Amino acid sequence: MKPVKFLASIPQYAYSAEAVQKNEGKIAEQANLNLYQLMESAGLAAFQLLQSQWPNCKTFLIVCGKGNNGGDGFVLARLALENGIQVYLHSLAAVENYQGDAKRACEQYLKAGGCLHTIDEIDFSTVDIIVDALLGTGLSRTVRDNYRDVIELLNQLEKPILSLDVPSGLNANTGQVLGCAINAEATITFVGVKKGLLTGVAGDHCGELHFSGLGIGAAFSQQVNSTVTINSRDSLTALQPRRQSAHKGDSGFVLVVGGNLGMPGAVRLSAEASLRSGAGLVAVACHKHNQMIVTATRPELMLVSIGSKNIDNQHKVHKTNVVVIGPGLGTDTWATEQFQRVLALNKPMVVDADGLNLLASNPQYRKNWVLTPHPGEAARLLHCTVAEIEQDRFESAKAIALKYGGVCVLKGAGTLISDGNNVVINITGNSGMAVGGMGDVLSGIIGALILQSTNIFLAARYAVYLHGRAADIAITYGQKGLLASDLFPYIRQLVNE
Ligand SMILES: NC(=O)C1=CN([C@@H]2O[C@H](COP(=O)(O)OP(=O)(O)OC[C@H]3O[C@@H](n4cnc5c(N)ncnc54)[C@H](O)[C@@H]3O)[C@@H](O)[C@H]2O)[C@H](O)CC1
Ligand SMILES: [K+]
Repeated sequence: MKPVKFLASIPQYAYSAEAVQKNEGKIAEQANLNLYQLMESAGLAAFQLLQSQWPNCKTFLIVCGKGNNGGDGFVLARLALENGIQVYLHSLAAVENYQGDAKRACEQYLKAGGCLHTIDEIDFSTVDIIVDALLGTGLSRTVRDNYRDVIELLNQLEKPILSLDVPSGLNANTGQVLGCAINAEATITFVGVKKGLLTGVAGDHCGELHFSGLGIGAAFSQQVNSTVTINSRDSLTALQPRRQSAHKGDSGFVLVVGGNLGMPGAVRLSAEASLRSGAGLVAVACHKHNQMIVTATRPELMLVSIGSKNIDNQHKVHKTNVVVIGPGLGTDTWATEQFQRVLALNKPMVVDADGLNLLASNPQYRKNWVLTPHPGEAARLLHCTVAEIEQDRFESAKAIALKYGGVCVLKGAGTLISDGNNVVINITGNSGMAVGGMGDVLSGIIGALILQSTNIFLAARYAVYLHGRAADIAITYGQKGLLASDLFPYIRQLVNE
């Protein structure tokens, strides 16, 4: 699943389709614009994008649905005709069935000399680019029949597709595919970025995401509240700097608990990630058979045993500021014992991997923890299926935070960070991260950033941003073969920015 990549600047908020549809008219009116003028601006913005990104395309195939998304398509078609472009226009509605703004756009296109084409009249070999103006925010049910046939036809033509507002067939609120959806090379969305375009499988359908406010974007984002924020470097407050006079204890102490028998690697990765992210001291509590492996490969790590009677050991555990539990923890008796002991410490925590599986079978509610499930672990936490989690990732992330407290980081393309009310969408990262150890590294980064942030929600947001950004820098030579530990040098670079 490709995460979505913006080409231009990243807007601060994302919106539901309803919020855009409900408010765009009112905001337009304040600017002395009506909805038809917005539609004209949408068609123009899309045409200008085509001219800038695909300047050599001389034959467009524009496919229009029966609503205002189709109306955007008719405006674009007219502008293309007026600029000497060869236009095929296939409409899924008869001209007489168009209404309102879409009807007007259709009439303007026909008046400019345009005509409608049946599928058989189109010479696909001459088509340079396809414009998907079938369905936008009005999608309300599974795509069937002629819409499905056309979407499947367009997808198999092996031609670049530009989707207007939303790749047709994609639910603009959840990013889920309703039956089938266009696989676009790029999508240009209007007025407000729809939140469903930024998470889950949406990235596979949107391609590169462009945004045009149609001249009312700034007013829209100022006046229309959203509880969905798009994570970006400038939307993050700075991490607390390390004081010049600091000594190792000042920069915070992270304890990473995991590394059960036969699983030394995960806890090792998590612990080093904490060091690389600015923790002053990091200790590991792992199975005794793994202690040598962990410290031999990273001597800067300390070893502790939770529950040991040794005074020095107890002192170290007591001094811990944040605990990360889960990497390579397992779910056997030893693991359960470590989990119970960590809960008893009552410190800010990051619960990952098997820590989440133990939590799912022994639910607790805390305010001072960050849970970091992937969709499978999220399904166990909510006792549902993965499909149900992915059905609406926003609601799933909120539900976990509401049920267990604290912050939920729901991983996947377009990782979501929620405190039960607000949701932050992360858009850094790439599919090269779908390899073992990446989650362990993230858990360690979060642990270290909790030490450097004013609250755990900010720490989680920043850590997810930084983790993905480090991976984006690390794939200079391509996504294949990316290792979790490849991120370390870039984590260090970014955490000092
Ligand atoms: N003038 C404006 O309001 C502007 C709107 N913009 C564009 O308009 C669309 C939203 O238009 P709307 O008419 O509400 O719906 P759609 O065109 O997205 O859908 C058309 C129509 O299709 C029917 N429908 C729903 N689901 C299905 C389905 N699965 N299969 C077949 N048909 C379906 C339903 O009746 C819909 O009404 C927005 O996305 C923008 O592209 C402009 O951008 C700004 C001005
Ligand atoms: K569309």
